[in-house]
Amino acid sequence: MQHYLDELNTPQRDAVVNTDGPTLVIAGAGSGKTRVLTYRIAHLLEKGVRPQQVLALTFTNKAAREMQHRIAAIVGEANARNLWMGTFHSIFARILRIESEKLGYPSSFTIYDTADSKSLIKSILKEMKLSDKEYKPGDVLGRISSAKNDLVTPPAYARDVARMSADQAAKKPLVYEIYARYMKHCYQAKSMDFDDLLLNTNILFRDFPDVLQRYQQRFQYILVDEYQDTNLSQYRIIKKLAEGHQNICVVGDDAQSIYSFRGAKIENILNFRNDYPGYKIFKLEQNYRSTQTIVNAANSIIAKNKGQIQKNVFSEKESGHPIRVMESYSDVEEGYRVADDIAERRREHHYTYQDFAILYRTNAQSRIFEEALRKRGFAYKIYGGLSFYQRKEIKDLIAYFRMTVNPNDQESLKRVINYPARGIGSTTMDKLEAISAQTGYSIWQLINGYTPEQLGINAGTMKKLHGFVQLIRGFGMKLLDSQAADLAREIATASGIMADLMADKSVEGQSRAENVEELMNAIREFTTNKLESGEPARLDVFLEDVALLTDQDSEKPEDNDKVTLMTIHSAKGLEFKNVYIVGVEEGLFPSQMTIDSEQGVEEERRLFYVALTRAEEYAVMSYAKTRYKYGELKNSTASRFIREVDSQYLEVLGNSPFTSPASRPMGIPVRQPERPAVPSRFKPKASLTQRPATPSIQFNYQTSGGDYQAGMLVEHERFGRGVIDNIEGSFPNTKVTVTFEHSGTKQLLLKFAKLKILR
Ligand SMILES: Nc1ncnc2c1ncn2[C@@H]1O[C@H](COP(=O)(O)OP(=O)(O)OP(=O)(O)O)[C@@H](O)[C@H]1O
Ligand SMILES: [Mg+2]
Repeated sequence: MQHYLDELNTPQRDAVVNTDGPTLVIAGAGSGKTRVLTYRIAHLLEKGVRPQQVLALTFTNKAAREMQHRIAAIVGEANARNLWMGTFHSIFARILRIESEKLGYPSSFTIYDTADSKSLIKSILKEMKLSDKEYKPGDVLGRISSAKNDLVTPPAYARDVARMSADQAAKKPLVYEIYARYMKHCYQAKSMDFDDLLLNTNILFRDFPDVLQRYQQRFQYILVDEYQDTNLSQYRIIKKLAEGHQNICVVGDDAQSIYSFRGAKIENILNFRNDYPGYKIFKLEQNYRSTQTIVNAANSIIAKNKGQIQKNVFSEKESGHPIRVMESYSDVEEGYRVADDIAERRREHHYTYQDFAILYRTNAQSRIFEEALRKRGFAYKIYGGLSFYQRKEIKDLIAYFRMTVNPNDQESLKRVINYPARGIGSTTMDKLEAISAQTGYSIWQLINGYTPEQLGINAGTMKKLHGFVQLIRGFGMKLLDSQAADLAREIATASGIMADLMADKSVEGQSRAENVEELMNAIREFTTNKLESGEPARLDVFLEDVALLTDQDSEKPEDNDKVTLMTIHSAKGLEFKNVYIVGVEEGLFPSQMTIDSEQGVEEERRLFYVALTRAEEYAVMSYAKTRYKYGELKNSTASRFIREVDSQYLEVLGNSPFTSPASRPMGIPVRQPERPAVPSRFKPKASLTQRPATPSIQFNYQTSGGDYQAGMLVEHERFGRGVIDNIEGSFPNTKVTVTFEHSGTKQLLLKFAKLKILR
């Protein structure tokens, strides 16, 4: 086997082997920053650092999983397993669950998602008799979130002149009061929102120096990917943890800083040198991802930004296909043309679906592409937007799960106390909510600890409330001893949700029931996975995974060979052979809201740079001349960003049947398409080469371990084919280590793994 250090170029290797002291790796897209981070961790482990001592923070859970696979392939599964690796939110949620009591929380606290937060803000508005027209919940939540990410607590908010006058100017002088109540309600409900996970970690480390010290000592090495997009809250946590040993390595690219609207501070990366005067810096210049054309084109546009660190980026790959500029008559046509182009590239270059990504500025743009891909029968997956876990029926069932874990979770209680209907009306709930707000007790505590007279509720209603309490208690008692899949199924049935969905025979009703079945499948899958790897398979562990999903995390592991549809923001760090950047129009990209400020446009330009640098071989910039916006058909024009790319790298297609060459943007010569133009919607459906189906053979599963031997080729239901590296332990606890072709090395419990012996 090739030594892992040989898979790096010289500057990359330097950045990997110099493991101690503050380290900054700053480099352009595709130059191997993430690879350096990954190999550096592997190198630390090879040098004898224990995995528990390494803290690695990534932008998504998926990125963490991929790193883990790679590291496991180098140092072995067992060694890689106990790394503290994940997103800021998931790592610090884990620490908060351990330390929660210090902050007055139980370790079973709920993590609120955006919908929960908005619903809580709505009840606070009601409580304060404010209108949600004036105080739009989304907007208020944005202000609260930004305060939290800047580490501004409610009392500090009231003293913060800039914030208060901004609220005043926006005619929202009471935001600080809503914020204070919001915090109080979350505390009562034993819940934290996403921003609280970071804010509370800061509070924990500030108020409990002994706790901080413990983690400072535990994490001897700290590594952060995508450092340019950290906010103040994240920055402070890292700074505190690294204070003693200063073994901190951050990698990033200031040209890819795209989250300022969420409080990210580009200064964090720029100030690294001041924070850690003894730092070492490594610059990586060779891009291994993209063709020369793509790298040069991306360089030519990002050079238009004034504020940036000078960097060289070059590629030694082939010069490659020019970047296509695709003009469509309408947004609908744009959808079909992109789908056609995908079909053509699949046919001519034998790409598979997963080699394609369609990237857009806003989630709303996805619908048109979905439709076009669906009509062609192309497999696709969408990230973000209204995801599976935001559907009503799924949220309802999850609310039961959440109450099972934490019955004080008020947003969940309000959601399902009368669903399915139990005769608990809104008058009762309003009453209980008001008392809860006054007394500081959660509704759950009120029902449990007070008489109907004290609450002003009649005996009949109280009985119904108690019925609900009994139901949830019954689930709660089973939590610790049941597997997630079994308990979830029981909850779906005993709560009455299943029956309610089955009773609805409409198409929508059917599809809701199917979604719930799909959730059950996901939980079954989770349970099997956990059992196989010998980890707890409880429902609360499943909930934690769901609560921490980011927009970029695929929800279903079997989502492999599909065209990816996502916003450019979520595409950060990823790569695809073919990339379509769509809706590249003035007012959409750059977005209308940013056009008036130079800073705003510079951030959009960085976003464009991120989009273009996702492509390995082929990139398309597409725009439509008309588009529906807010229900009205509007004319649109090509984005300035198309003009800003050095035209020598472009190929402008003139095959829209509806547009004349005279309307071509920026006078770039029009190349003729390779095939005669036919309006896409009139084309016959392409005959796609189907891959031959693998013949299905029946195998006997062996579980005793006796029939397996190291070196055997085996097949696993989900991980695919692999070779057995090692077998240890005796029946029934036999463990096998298998290196899979596409899923990395895994250690599995033989009795659950159901490995087919192929050879
Ligand atoms: N020395 C190398 N040899 C071969 N391939 C490499 C090398 N370094 C990086 N790569 C490959 O180049 C691609 C880009 O690397 P990576 O994702 O680590 O870059 P990055 O700097 O993190 O990019 P981004 O800025 O987009 O996050 C990956 O496919 C990676 O495997
Ligand atoms: Mg990266």
